[in-house]
Amino acid sequence: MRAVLDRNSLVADDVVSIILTATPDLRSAFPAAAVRAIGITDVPMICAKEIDVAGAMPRVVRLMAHIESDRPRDQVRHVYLHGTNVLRDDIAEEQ
Ligand SMILES: C=C(O[C@@H]1C=C(C(=O)O)C=C[C@H]1O)C(=O)O
Repeated sequence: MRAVLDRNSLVADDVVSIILTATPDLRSAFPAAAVRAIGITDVPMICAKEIDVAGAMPRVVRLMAHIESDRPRDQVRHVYLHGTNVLRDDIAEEQ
C-alpha cells in the first residue's frame, strides 16, 4: 500500500476504500491489518480469497484501492512487487 501511495503521489486522505485479496495458501493474517498498521485507519476495507486457479502464482496479496484523484488513467502507476510483475507485464511498471 505504501508503494501504491508513494509512486502515485497520493496520501491516505485520497483513499476512499480498499479491496484486498489473498491467495488461498495465505492464512496467517488479514491484509487489511497491514494497511492499518501503516496508519490508514479510517478507510473501509474488505479482504477476500482469490479464486483457486490451477497453476496460479501462490502467496500473493492483491489490493485494489479506490482513490480520489485528477490523475489521468494513463498516468496511474500500477505496482507489482516481488516478481508479481509477470502477472500483468502490460501494466506493471519497473520496480
Ligand atoms: C493476473 C492476475 O491474477 C488474477 C487474474 C486477474 C485478471 O485476469 O485480470 C486479476 C486478478 C487475479 O484474479 C493479476 O493479479 O493481475
